[in-house]
Parts: sequence; structure tokens; C-alpha cells
Amino acid sequence: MESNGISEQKIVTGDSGYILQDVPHLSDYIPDLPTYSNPLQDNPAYAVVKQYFVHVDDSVPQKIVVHKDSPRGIHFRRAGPRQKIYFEPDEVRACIVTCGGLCPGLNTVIREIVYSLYHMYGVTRVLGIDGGYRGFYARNTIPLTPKVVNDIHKRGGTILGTSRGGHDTSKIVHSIQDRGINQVYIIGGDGTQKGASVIFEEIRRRGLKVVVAGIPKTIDNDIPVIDRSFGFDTAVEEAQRAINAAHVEAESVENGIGLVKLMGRYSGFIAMYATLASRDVDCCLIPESPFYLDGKGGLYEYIEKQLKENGHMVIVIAEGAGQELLSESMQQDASGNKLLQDVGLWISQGIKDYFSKQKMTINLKYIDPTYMIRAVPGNASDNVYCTLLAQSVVHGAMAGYTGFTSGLVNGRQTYIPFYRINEKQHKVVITDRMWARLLSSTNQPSFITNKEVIEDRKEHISGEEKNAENPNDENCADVAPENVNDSIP
Ligand SMILES: Nc1ncnc2c1ncn2[C@@H]1O[C@H](COP(=O)(O)OP(=O)(O)O)[C@@H](O)[C@H]1O
Ligand SMILES: O=P(O)(O)OC[C@H]1O[C@](O)(COP(=O)(O)O)[C@@H](O)[C@@H]1O
Ligand SMILES: [Mg+2]
Repeated sequence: MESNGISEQKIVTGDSGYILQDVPHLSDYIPDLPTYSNPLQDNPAYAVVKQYFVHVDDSVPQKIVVHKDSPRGIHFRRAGPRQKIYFEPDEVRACIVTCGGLCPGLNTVIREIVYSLYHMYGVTRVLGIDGGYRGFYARNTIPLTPKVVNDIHKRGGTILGTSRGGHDTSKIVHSIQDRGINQVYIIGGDGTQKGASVIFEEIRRRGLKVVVAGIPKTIDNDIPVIDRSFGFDTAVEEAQRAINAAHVEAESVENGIGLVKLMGRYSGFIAMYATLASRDVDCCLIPESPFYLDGKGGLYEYIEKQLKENGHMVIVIAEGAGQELLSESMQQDASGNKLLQDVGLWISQGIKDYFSKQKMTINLKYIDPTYMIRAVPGNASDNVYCTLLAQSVVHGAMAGYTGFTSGLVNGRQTYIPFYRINEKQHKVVITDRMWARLLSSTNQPSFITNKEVIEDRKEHISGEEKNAENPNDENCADVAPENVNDSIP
């Protein structure tokens, strides 16, 4: 299963347009691997559960809104414990690494991977890699036991440390081989999962019995296919405190403007959901929805109208919004991500200048809670989600699956091949109903001209034609276009 050094996609087709986008397995490239009974069948907590083991053919549909004549469409392998496993517990040497930016819930995922390995499978050798990918070859490892990780879920950040850049595939795989590691758990965002995919390909090329499994982490919720990423719920909740403060400040003074910047480099999900949750926000600006400042239908005109009618207003802006209006930054971080200009400071100055020219006194308070939001521990709902992700990924690795990311699809835990996770970024679709709901809740201008709406419709129609020809496409013909709601995390 190889072409150009990249393993081929495993696609299984069935009746009525059923497609399984399967994940690789160790047995795909290592013949005659022995199997073992899953120790969970003797575990008092699980042995009593009827049908605890996942059926070998269980899969989860990507799209659940269908028509009576729709093909069954794309499915992913359902996550969960298998009757047969491909590792003896004594044989396992696992490692965990966290990469990229911080995200609430990272420590919970680490804790639950360790607990699942120890208490479900009797695996006792788990190493933490210190400081992201470069830690494989440049730093010390940290032995992880249930005692060490017992209460880390109450802390923000990651006890393992993290970093950007430093992905050297060959050095990383050498280090994995040298240390005798055979299960690699990689927690990180879009960049990290691309790195994980390259590590998997190299391990497969060397024919090693080593599983590479990803857990998607991104506070921006910019990873495709999955319902939402862990930490997102916490981020939306935490953002409410900043928005409340901005509202209190704004409504306490004459012509008060509260401006809150939230994270979201390319995807404005945190800003959109925080706005919808708060009800105090009058304008939400995200990277996916270009806006303009001056003239009819522009931001300044809207602010002026709000101030005249209500005496105050609250604006939420995602860090990646309006970047095309700022002078372009050529700087990148160590991972190659573009370093953004501070849009909050820029827009604050713009608003102040505009009203000074209008000879209208305003009172603007700019709040930037971004790193405070990212550094908190996961909330209750994210902690449960992190636990399920961690348990799923351990079950998958013990069952010999590799080259996959564990993720929630339509409320079910699944194993998703890396190529689907890495194919594009998940973004707010501004022609979807979720963005329309936001616009109707804030009453802000859409900043879209008639010409753009016509262009967008044209694109939508040609997209539908294309999708009807290509059932592999995400917005495929198995779902009516009006029912595709890609914006919901
Ligand atoms: N295309 C890529 N191939 C290999 N490694 C990558 C790639 N993109 C990013 N990485 C590595 O993944 C790690 C995290 O990436 P980064 O973009 O900083 O964060 P995130 O994973 O949260 O998006 C870094 O160590 C970086 O070197
Ligand atoms: O300042 P840092 O640590 O590079 O992080 C800033 C970036 O990290 C994020 O919080 C998350 O990005 P990643 O998930 O890609 O790490 C972005 O919203 C933000 O632009
Ligand atoms: Mg990223």
C-alpha cells in the first residue's frame, strides 16, 4: 500500500454508496503479528457491560442529515475497545508529547492516557516527552505514573511543556527507536497532526511495530471533520468574563465602547460562539467575514448609530479578523505560522481617530484576555470530552490501529485517518445559518455587497454541481446544501 513513499488511503466501499475512510493498521505492513485477548474482559468494571467491545464493522457516518435517496456516504471507524489487541501489556512502552499553543484540557488528556494505559490495560511504562517535538531529541523524558498525573487536570497548561518548530522527522523517529517506544501519543493542533502524519509515514517505511496516534488540540476549533476540539467550550465560557467586563465598562459611561479581542488566527469560532452566548455584543468581527471601516454600511457608521441609539456598544474581534486591512506582517513563528499584527490596538486607534474627526467624545476600553483564556484548566464538559478522547486513543493503539487521530464525529468517538484531518482548516462558513443567526442577534451589518452575494451564490451552485460528481467531497450530494451546517463545532 505505497505510492511515492506515502501510504495509500484505505477506502472500503459497501452497498448504497457506503464509503469507509479507514485508518491504517500495523498488520497492513507487518505480517503475522500475534494477537492477545483484551484484558478488559476480566476487568470487573467492564466485564459486566453488555456489548462492551466495539463490533469490528461499526462505523460512524460523517453526515447525518440525509434525503430518502441519498447515498450512505463517508464513514469513519468507530472508536472503542476491541476483543483482540496487538500488544501484550508488558511489551508496551508508550510516550506522550504535547505541541503547539496551550489549550484548556491538555493536562486532562495526559492524565487520562496514563490512567487508561495503567488501569485498563496494565501498561506501566509511559514516558512524557519534555517540550514538544524537539523534546524527542533535545530534552529529557518524564516518567508518567498515575501518582505523578493524579491531580494535573486541575491545572492549566501542560505538565510536559510545549514548543513550536523543531520537527525533525528523522531525529524524532531515531529517538523513538532508541528508546524502544512502540506507542506514540501526540497531542496538538493542525501543525502537530501534519507532523504526526510524517512521523507515521517514516515509521511505516522503516517497518517498525510502533503506533502513532493523534489527539486533536486547538482552542481555535480549526481542525476539520470533528464536531469540536477540546478546550473550545472552556474558551467560550471564559470569554464571557471579558465580554461582561467590557459591557459593564461601556454602559457605565457616556458613549462607552467595550472592545474585546479573542483568539482565532484563521477561524472565528470562539468569537462567534462567545458572541452568541453573551447577548451583550453588538458587533462580532471574524477572519472569515471581511469588513470595511468607512462609508455607508461600514463599521464606523454602525458604531455611530449604536452610540446615538443606545449610548454604548460592545465589539468582539477575533485576532485574525481584518488582517487584510493592516500592513502585512512578514514574520512567522518557529512553526511557520504567520505572526499577526494586534488588530485590537489597530482598530481601537481607528475608532478613536474617526470620532475625534467627528468631534464626538467616546470612551473606549480595550480588553485583551487571550492568554488568560488559553491558560485555564478545562471546564467540566471539556474534562469529560478529554477523558473520552484519551480512552478512545488508547483503545485504538492497543488494537494496533495507527496513523489516526481520535475525534468526535456526530457525537460518537471515531478514528480518523491523518489525511482527512490535514486536508484543510475548519472555518466559519459565513453563508451558513449559524453566521446568519449571529447577524440577526447582533444586528450588525453583514459587510457583504450585493456583488459578493451574487459571486458567493454562483460559487455555491458550481460547488453543488462539483459535489454531485464527487461523492468523496465533504459537502457531498448525500446532504441537501441547505442542511449542510459546517459552522457548528
Ligand atoms: N507541515 C508540517 N510538517 C511537520 N511538522 C509540522 C508541520 N507544521 C507544523 N509542524 C510541527 O508541529 C508542531 C506544532 O505546530 P504549530 O503550528 O506550532 O501548532 P499546532 O499544532 O497547535 O497548530 C511544531 O513543532 C511544528 O514544527
Ligand atoms: O503566541 P503563541 O503561543 O504563538 O500562540 C498564539 C496562537 O495560538 C493559538 O491560540 C492556537 O493556535 P494553535 O492551535 O495553532 O497552536 C492561536 O489562536 C494564536 O494565534
Ligand atoms: Mg495551528
